[in-house]
Amino acid sequence: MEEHNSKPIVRVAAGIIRNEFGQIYLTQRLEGQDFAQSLEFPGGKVEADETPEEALKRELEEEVGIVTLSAFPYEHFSFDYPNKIIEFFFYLVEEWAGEPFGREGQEGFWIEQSSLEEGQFPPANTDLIRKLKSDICCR
Ligand SMILES: Nc1nc2c([nH]c(=O)n2[C@H]2C[C@H](O)[C@@H](COP(=O)(O)OP(=O)(O)OP(=O)(O)O)O2)c(=O)[nH]1
Ligand SMILES: [Mg+2]
Repeated sequence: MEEHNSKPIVRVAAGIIRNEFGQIYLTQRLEGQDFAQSLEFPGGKVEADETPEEALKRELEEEVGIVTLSAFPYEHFSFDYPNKIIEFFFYLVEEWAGEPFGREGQEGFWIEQSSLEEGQFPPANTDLIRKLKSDICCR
């Protein structure tokens, strides 16, 4: 694993799954995970042998049971948490097969893009949520 000032650097790929009504599918992190109860964009760690896009597709199938049909890079940034640095790859996913659900027992919700609240997400998501709220997407 890559390190920076002795902190591990973790790569995470996650999907902004958006339907034709401008709603985004979010899940709630489970008890026992870091940031338990926070909302999150479904996704997870990029394995050593994967590209971020491959990880996205694998994670969306594992966590919310959908097959990703298109994914566009939306934001790429690093966030410095006390115990690790996370390099995030967020993708906009507007075409998929199946109906997303909390396949690992987590709650899932469709939330209007304009009603997202930064405070419900882990700290790394703040700027991303602001950008999404200010983006005109759906009429
Ligand atoms: N999926 C996701 N993770 C986020 C977001 N914001 C944020 O800070 N994170 C953090 C939480 C975790 O520390 C890390 C994601 O790792 P994860 O726990 O989902 O990893 P994973 O699905 O591969 O799970 P595991 O196999 O390690 O249990 O990124 C987000 O919007 N989506
Ligand atoms: Mg995950």
